[in-house]
Amino acid sequence: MTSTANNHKTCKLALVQLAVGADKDANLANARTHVLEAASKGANLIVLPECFNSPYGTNYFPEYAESLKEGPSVKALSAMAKDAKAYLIGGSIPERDLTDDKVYNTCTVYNPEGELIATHRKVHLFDIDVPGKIRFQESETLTAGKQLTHVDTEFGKIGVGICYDIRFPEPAMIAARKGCFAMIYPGAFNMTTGPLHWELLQRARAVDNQMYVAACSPARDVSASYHAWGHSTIVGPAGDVIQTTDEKQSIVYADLDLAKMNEFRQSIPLNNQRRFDLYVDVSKTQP
Ligand SMILES: NC(=O)CC(=O)C(=O)O
Repeated sequence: MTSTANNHKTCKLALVQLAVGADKDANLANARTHVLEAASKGANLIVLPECFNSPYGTNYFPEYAESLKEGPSVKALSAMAKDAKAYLIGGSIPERDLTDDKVYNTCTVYNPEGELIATHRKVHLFDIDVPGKIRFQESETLTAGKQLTHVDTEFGKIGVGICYDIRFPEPAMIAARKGCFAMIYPGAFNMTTGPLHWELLQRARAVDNQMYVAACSPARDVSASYHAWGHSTIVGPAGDVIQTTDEKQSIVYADLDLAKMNEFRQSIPLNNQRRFDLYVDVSKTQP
């Protein structure tokens, strides 16, 4: 973390675009190596991809699902955050809730002491059917989460969504109105929707809300049943792509500067110009 002249904190964000395979222990070990590498480069907010500990597929979710209380992934992620001394948005994992035996696509978030500070269950399930291209029905094995997630950090508040959640403008809009400076989405778009919408949606959420938006994908594995698009990307409050990458395993870095964000918000002052007399203030919606 650095402090600028006018005392705003800048945080260094790292998106860890991991190669993910079938071996959960190997995936956790690979995540640890890369989280520590990002921390060694000064990152203090580190993000992992959607389904970073298992292959992405409806048949895999129940097979790999684990309890947040008893499974190995939360323990491993907590240790990574603590050893990295960084906030960790732990991608997502298939979670089995032992109270109702349902499976969720869940992101867990840790502070630099390794404490679990938030949990987000994907609220919009990825159910699509693009004829001749891709059919994917998360609802065959997953249950949707029931709440939006905003996390307090020493840099400010951050909104968290998972992948398909980015297609819905409301969660990002609510997060921005509730004071979040960034929306972070672990995600795994594919070879059909990736080139069409991955960057466009991030830029749309960013420019509408004048906030930072970042999405962290797994690396592409052409031997897997689902081919992730990759291209983990960080977008600025003006809707500009700050950093991105290709489809291979890599880490994407950018400084998120709240002073710059606020300057931009002042120069195009949408927040003072809203016409709540003509439309509903969605920030009144409960998260
Ligand atoms: N995988 C997802 O949840 C979403 C996706 O790939 C898309 O919206 O496209």
